Amino acid sequence: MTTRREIAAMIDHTLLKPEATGEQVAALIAQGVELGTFSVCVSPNQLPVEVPEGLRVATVCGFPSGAHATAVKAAEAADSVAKGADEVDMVVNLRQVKEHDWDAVEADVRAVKEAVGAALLKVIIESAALTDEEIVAVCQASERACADYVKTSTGFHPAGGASVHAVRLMRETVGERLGVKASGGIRTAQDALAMVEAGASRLGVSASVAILDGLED
Ligand SMILES: O=C[C@H](O)COP(=O)(O)O
Repeated sequence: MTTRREIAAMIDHTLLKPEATGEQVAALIAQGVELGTFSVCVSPNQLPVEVPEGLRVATVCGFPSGAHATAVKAAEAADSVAKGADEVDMVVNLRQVKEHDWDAVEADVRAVKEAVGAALLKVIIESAALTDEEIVAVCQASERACADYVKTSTGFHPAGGASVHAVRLMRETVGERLGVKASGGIRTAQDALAMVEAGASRLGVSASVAILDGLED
């Protein structure tokens, strides 16, 4: 039985709408504290943010397309860490993934890993746009590049967000060596529990209130 508190402690409470204001981010932080989420996840243009002790700050990089030059991603990630980000969620280069250029995928991730230093790096693979073989190979390339997590989705891709199938496959691929973050389209307690059951160790959600309202301690 997974409790409300346990799910809350797995949540990156997320606001990545480009039009989000500083006031909305401040409200997100207050809500994250109240709900007991692991972190808040905001766009790089919101950094730095003031958070109370215990609430971590996550941001995104090369978001949402991943189609940025590696040097641009690395510079963006380093800037975010300098502005207080504890965790960086980068989008993989989907051209390289679709061309099955796994050495290039690895190099892109490795450059950002080096840029974030001691901060934690999650690699968004946009699983809904990939075949199973591509999901496995991009997870393996991310592991070779020393990423800390693989993550399903940006939540902005027309192909869709997280699925139980993708999360299970990602967990099977990385074992317990890396974390698995499910994100994109997780709206209810049932959705969240299904992702955890499939192997997710972190949840990226904007619907944290609705999800946690559906759970009991
Ligand atoms: O990384 C997190 C996603 O952008 C959140 O997506 P969501 O709004 O579908 O929960």
